[in-house]
Amino acid sequence: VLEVQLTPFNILLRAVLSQLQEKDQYSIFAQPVSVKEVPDYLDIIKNPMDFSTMRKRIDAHFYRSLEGFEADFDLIISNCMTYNAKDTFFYKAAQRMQDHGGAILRRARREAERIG
Ligand SMILES: CC(=O)c1c[nH]c2ccccc12
Repeated sequence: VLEVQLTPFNILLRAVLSQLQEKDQYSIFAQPVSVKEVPDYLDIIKNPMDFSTMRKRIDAHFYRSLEGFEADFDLIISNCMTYNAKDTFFYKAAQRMQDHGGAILRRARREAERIG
């Protein structure tokens, strides 16, 4: 059985990830972009990232700080804005996610400071 230690930090990261995913109403960022559907994606995007990968990293205790978690979130946004043109549905969804995420992560940083 996957023994996932529920440290306060991991509980915080899981809560923040769920708050971010609530803002992804069409689940655009929920799974890796399919290279079957998008054959040239990995030619353009060298470091793919998505919320399911971030959840696996939380369970693997990969994140030692909120900065590492935020870096992967920023990667989701920047990849989307790199691959998709400005006037696309996906690009606009990334902009909205960036705005919503900013507020959620600012609150999380204060919480992380509080739990030390
Ligand atoms: C997040 C992202 O860029 C995408 C998510 N699903 C897609 C399908 C085709 C092209 C790009 C995407």
